[in-house]
Amino acid sequence: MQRSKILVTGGTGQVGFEVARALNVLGEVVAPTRAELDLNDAKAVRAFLENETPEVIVNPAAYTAVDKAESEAEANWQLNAELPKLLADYAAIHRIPLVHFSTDYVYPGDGVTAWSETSNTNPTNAYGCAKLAGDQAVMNALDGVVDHYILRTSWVYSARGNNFMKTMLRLARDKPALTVVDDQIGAPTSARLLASIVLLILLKRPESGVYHAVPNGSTSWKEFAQQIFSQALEADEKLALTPNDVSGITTSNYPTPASRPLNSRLNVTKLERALGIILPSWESELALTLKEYLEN
Ligand SMILES: NC(=O)C1=CN([C@@H]2O[C@H](COP(=O)(O)OP(=O)(O)OC[C@H]3O[C@@H](n4cnc5c(N)ncnc54)[C@H](OP(=O)(O)O)[C@@H]3O)[C@@H](O)[C@H]2O)C=CC1
Ligand SMILES: Cc1cn([C@H]2C[C@H](O)[C@@H](COP(=O)(O)OP(=O)(O)O[C@H]3O[C@@H](C)C(=O)[C@@H](O)[C@H]3O)O2)c(=O)[nH]c1=O
Ligand SMILES: [Mg+2]
Repeated sequence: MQRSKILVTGGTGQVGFEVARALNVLGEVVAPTRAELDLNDAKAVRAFLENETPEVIVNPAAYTAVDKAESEAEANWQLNAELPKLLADYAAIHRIPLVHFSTDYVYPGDGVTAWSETSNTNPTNAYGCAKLAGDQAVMNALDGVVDHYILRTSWVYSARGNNFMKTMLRLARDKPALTVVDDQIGAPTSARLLASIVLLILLKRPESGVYHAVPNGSTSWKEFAQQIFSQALEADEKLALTPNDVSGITTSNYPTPASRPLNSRLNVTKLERALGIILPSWESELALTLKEYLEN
């Protein structure tokens, strides 16, 4: 395979950082920072594309502040709905593949069975609504035209950026006890796993469409916090609490501007079959990311 020029948006984000470094084996990665390219500026994005002429686009950039998205309607819509449409339109004209990222928050969150890629969507918050519009724009522009992959993931964390793992460790350094929501169920997903998945997809080029991209297993935010603390303590981290000091609360007792789905379980059979792999457990991925974070 020839080396191609790959545009990675949001290269300073959790997923963008890992994707940019993983895709270096496939070609020249171009990953502009916010200072180099404001993704809110559609004209600037079009000019950048015409100038750089990428041969592959990967789009992990997004507006990910779920609560702020309720009031910051314009920025949420621009990044999560308009930008994917603009990139997909470019990909259609130039017949280049596009990998886009989406979220568990496009699903309504009721019931207890895992969502499949064909489940009905029905987002419960502004972030989820805009992300769904982005997914639909990508499908509308690229279905039957060129390879495109919409990776729906959940609860992303990494050694860098803002995420639940780092927040919990920060709180645990001086708080003797914590309360964490225990009625939202999903799969914590490491950014490094997503980077491996993107690499495999670009190499294997399975059928285009929506794929769930999360590790195996599921948990609550409370149990995720407890697992973070038990693994950190095992690695000799000094914490002011133990996993037993984390108590569960319901979502209704943790009021936030955006409503969040209770059931975020995503079935991963489609991705595993398409790539011929068995995805790792969320606990084993946490161990790898935690090690990287604690060593730095
Ligand atoms: N985080 C999560 O828990 C989940 C994320 N996802 C999806 O996965 C994908 C990756 O998420 P994640 O890596 O966590 O996101 P981050 O919030 O870590 O990164 C977002 C990236 O987008 C960039 N960006 C945002 N607005 C602009 C702008 N106006 N101009 C230029 N750059 C901009 C940010 O730049 P800067 O660093 O300058 O802010 C950053 O590089 C997204 O599509 C998200 O919707 C899905 C499920 C869960
Ligand atoms: C900090 C904290 C959070 N929580 C709860 C709030 C929330 O329900 C849950 C997770 O908090 P966060 O702020 O990380 O949640 P949030 O930023 O909404 O996470 C979501 O981000 C977007 C981008 C996605 O696409 C989703 O998959 C999901 O990862 O934990 C507690 O119960 N106690 C705490 O001390
Ligand atoms: Mg968040």
